Amino acid sequence: MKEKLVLIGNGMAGIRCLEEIIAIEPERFDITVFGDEPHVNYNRIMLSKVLQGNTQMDEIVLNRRSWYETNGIHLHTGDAVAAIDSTGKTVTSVSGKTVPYDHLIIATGSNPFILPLPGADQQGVIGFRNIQDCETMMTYAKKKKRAVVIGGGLLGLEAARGLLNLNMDVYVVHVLDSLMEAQLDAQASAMLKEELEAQGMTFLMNKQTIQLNGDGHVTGLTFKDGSELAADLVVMAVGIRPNIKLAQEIGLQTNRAIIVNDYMETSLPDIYAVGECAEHRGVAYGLVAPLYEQGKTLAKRLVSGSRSEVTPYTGSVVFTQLKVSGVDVFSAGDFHETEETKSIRVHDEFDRVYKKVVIEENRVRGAVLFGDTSDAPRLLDLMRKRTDISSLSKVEILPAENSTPGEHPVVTMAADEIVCGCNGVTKGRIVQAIVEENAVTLDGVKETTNACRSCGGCKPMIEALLEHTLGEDFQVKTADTLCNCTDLSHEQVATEIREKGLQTTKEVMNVLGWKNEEGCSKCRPALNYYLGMIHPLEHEDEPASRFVNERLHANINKDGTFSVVPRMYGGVTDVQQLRKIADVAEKYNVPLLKVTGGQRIDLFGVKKEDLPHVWKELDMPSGYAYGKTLRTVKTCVGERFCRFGTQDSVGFGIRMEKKLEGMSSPHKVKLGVSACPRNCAESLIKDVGLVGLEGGWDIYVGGNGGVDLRQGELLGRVGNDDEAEQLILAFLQLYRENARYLERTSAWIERVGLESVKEQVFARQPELAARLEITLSTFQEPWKAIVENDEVKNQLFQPGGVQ
Ligand SMILES: Cc1cc2nc3c(=O)[nH]c(=O)nc-3n(C[C@H](O)[C@H](O)[C@H](O)COP(=O)(O)OP(=O)(O)OC[C@H]3O[C@@H](n4cnc5c(N)ncnc54)[C@H](O)[C@@H]3O)c2cc1C
Ligand SMILES: NC(=O)c1ccc[n+]([C@@H]2O[C@H](COP(=O)([O-])OP(=O)(O)OC[C@H]3O[C@@H](n4cnc5c(N)ncnc54)[C@H](O)[C@@H]3O)[C@@H](O)[C@H]2O)c1
Ligand code: SF4
Ligand code: FES
Repeated sequence: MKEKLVLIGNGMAGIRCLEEIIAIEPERFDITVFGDEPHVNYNRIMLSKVLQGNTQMDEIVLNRRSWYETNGIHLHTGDAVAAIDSTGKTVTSVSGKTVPYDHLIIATGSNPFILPLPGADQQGVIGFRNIQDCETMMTYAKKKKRAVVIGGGLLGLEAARGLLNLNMDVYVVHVLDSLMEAQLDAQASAMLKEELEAQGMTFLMNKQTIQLNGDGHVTGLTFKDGSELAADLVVMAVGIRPNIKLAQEIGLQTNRAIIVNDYMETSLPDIYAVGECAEHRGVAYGLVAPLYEQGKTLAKRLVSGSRSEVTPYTGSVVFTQLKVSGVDVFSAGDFHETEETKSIRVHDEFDRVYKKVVIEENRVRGAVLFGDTSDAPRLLDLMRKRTDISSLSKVEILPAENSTPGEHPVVTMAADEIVCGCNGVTKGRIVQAIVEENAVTLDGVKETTNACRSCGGCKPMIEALLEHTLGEDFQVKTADTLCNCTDLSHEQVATEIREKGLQTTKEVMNVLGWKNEEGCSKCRPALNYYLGMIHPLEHEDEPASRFVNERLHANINKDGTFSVVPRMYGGVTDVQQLRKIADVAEKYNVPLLKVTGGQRIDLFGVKKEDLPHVWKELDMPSGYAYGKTLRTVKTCVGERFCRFGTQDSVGFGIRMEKKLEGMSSPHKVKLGVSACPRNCAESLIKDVGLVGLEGGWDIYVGGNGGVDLRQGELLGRVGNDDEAEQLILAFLQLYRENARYLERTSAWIERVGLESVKEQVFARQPELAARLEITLSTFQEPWKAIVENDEVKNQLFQPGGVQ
């Protein structure tokens, strides 16, 4: 009979340890896992990214239920272990299950530390540790305005960035005068603060909270200096406390956490601890890299049955990277300077780059990098190997050695250098997986080597290695998978739809073997788009596969009301339209009428049930301000009234808007038409931007004025409006056929390069334009159809109706 192994804690460290055990000897143990949370094992680290809106909740699952089943693991989720009987060798759960063990692993992680202040037990005061906390913040952001994060450490700043992305006003209260003081020196910390202030955070430094005000729900904070701050939500990110209650109850030796030796053995036989709840040589780690190293040692210890064959775990060099987009921060080891240390510093005030390497007895002891973290893997390698650097010239230590311009520094790294710090995966292992084990996509590398399965910070390096190793094959092969329901990439799915003549999302999922037969929020809209793009005449749009804004043909506002943006071709209106808008706004008590950046009038705050009436009475076409389609064509005044104008920008803008109206596309598309290089219509930050010249137009593509600001690049120069239209149609069709769903023109061109786009647009102009004409011929104004259809009206627009 198999020995019984019980794991308490279905989290990152415990499950990684099981993965290591299974990799060595899959059949060795009869395994049972208890998890307090109702979920399978997920990537806790990525909750920051989920909150920031860069990742979906269903993308952060690390082990699906099928993994537990395949490996014969008895999984009990949502059922915490309440007691351990170390004499009888059993554990008993809250729901009353008693399970015997031969070996017991405690991997209960930590709890967020909630400051024991008066008022801290009110609603609206939370930590940030699990899916539930993340969802709570997202819910608050929909109805509340001001968030206060207490704690300017890694977690607090990542939470603050997420709350900003959710459109809250964010205040960070920090007890010291320097952010992330455990990871950064004063200079880097000041630069970080400046950068985050520029992103929109407000900092209250040197502030000690003494009370949380409110009457059951938090309303604000009072500080020791007597000042106060209002708050709708308070997130405490002031550190963690290892979860050691069970261990203490059975008398295990504990300090801050459960004391373990170099084999992760606790003070009682057959009981082991791993992860944040374990304390090794006086250190309880709070980052995954050391926890995974511990998991590896424990796996070997358990499988081998004794210590003799196991290399002991002796501790880890820790490093951190802040996961806030637009800020590159890295810190490793001990960066404090003493009489025994000397430092190398680089501070480039122009590019806002700061680097400091602290050296002791010819060995790198710690490093802080801000603004450029490309040296991080090399510095970490020097630290991990304790390399004697006396033979290196000091200037060589900071800039990446031997790298040629345009080439990623990972290319020149040695094979034994670590690329993925979280998972301890070397460059050599990744290259081996790519070359010998057919791991030719990012997901493939993840699955084969574990690299990039945690914070994702090594993703650019792995992509660079894929590109370097695969050469010309890279483009096709490294395309990311569409979503977790399939192993196929966007490109592969589109090809299969074409080649197999697939017609509906259900059919695609069946024929291409979707893992989740219902699909997910990522693949359903993508498939609906690809099907419509490939079969423009045959495909019946599937509203259920669309995002709510697109289903309701209106933008949902923060407070649950909607905004209505009628189309005004080229930004031109007239007295009749203005009068109608004014009447409707008055009749339906529209609280805010606003001229948009795209030169339209937006009626904000319309109730869902009023939408059909508002649209009927406006009797204007939808401006599609919610859709993955043509949004606006912004025009300048042009030659008719402006003395600099060389072209009829208004006329051509209106012509293009009427032509492209309703065009489905991978993402929103905006045009700008300026009649001279003064560019009053901001043509260079549009997906397609025209700039008038004497006798023609310059056409720019791939501009973006949003978060990822990008200037458009010149696609070509044309002599008249007809030529301009043809070139634009060809460009947009190439984009529609080749970009991945939800990829803006800017990101697409950045990925494939302007030269390849130009080459294809000019070589295939007539056929591309003709295909787009077919798609455009199918357009139907959506609101007309809705207003005339009582069934749709009732189904979608009743108060609280189906969304
Ligand atoms: C938002 C966020 C971002 C982070 N970012 C990073 C990062 O970028 N890099 C990095 O290295 N680290 C990061 N971390 C830290 C990292 O997630 C943790 O170090 C890691 O998850 C710890 O793993 P663990 O298994 O020890 O604990 P956990 O992953 O917390 O797992 C412990 C599990 O045990 C369960 N449990 C507790 N008691 C019981 C019981 N009695 N019975 C059953 N189950 C129980 C808990 O519910 C939990 O699910 C981040 C953490 C957070 C919250
Ligand atoms: N990118 C990453 O690596 C990452 C991201 C998030 C979380 N984590 C991990 O999660 C854990 C929790 O993170 P954390 O940031 O909460 O812990 P932390 O201990 O790293 O930081 C807590 C911060 O709160 C401050 N603080 C303490 N008391 C305060 C008070 N009363 N008022 C205001 N500020 C106060 C501290 O000075 C410190 O800067 C850590 O182990 C961390 O390493 C890591
Ligand atoms: S872009 Fe040139 S033509 Fe158009 S309004 Fe501005 S100055 Fe006048
Ligand atoms: S460095 Fe964190 S996942 Fe690779």
